[in-house]
Amino acid sequence: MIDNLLKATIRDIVDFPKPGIVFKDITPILKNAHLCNLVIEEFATRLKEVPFDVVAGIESRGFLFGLMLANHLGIPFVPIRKEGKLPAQTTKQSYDLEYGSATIEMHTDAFEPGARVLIHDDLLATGGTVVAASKLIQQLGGIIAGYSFVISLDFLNGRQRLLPYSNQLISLVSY
Ligand SMILES: O=P(O)(O)OC[C@H]1O[C@H](OP(=O)(O)OP(=O)(O)O)[C@H](O)[C@@H]1O
Ligand SMILES: Nc1ncnc2[nH]cnc12
Repeated sequence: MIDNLLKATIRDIVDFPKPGIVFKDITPILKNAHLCNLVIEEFATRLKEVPFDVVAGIESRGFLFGLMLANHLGIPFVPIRKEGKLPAQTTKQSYDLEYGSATIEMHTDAFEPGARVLIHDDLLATGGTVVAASKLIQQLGGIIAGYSFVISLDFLNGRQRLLPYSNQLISLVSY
C-alpha cells in the first residue's frame, strides 16, 4: 500500500520551524523517482471520477507533485505564489497557517472563468492556506473541483474547513 511506503519515507523533524511543530519532511520522497511515479499514478487513479481542467499548485511544495500531476494528465498547471513573486496582474488573499501567516496570489488570467480547478498542495494542516487558495480561485471565476494532498494532519481539522468549498478531497497519508 502506498500509504505505508510513504509513511516509511516521510521524515519527522521535531521543533521545525518553531518549537512544538513536528515538521513532515517530504524531501526523501523526491529522492525516489519510482515512489514519485507511484504518487502520481495514485493521484490519477483516485481522481478518475473527478472532472477538472487545470491543476493549481501552492508555493512552494505544492509545485512539486502539482506540476508532475498536471503534466501526467496533459492539462495546464497554474502556480499560486507567495506575495510579490508573480510578474503580471494578480489577485491576493491573506491567511494564517500552523506556524505563521502569509499572503498568496494568482495571476488574474491563470485560467478562463468557469474552469474546474483542482487545488494541490503537499500537506493539509489547519487548512488556512487552501481556504485562501479556494477564495482566490472563486474570485477569478473558477469552480473548485476538489483538493489533492500527499499528507493530511487530521488532528488539525483542516478537512472540515474545506467542506463549504468541495467535498472531493484526496490525501495519500493521514496522521
Ligand atoms: O493547512 P495550513 O495550516 O495552511 O498549512 C499547510 C501549508 O503549510 C506549508 O507551506 P508553507 O507556507 O510552510 O510553505 P512552503 O511550501 O514554501 O514550505 C504546506 O506546504 C502547506 O502549503
Ligand atoms: N507539520 C507540518 N509539516 C510540514 N509542513 C507543514 N505545513 C504546516 N504544518 C506542517
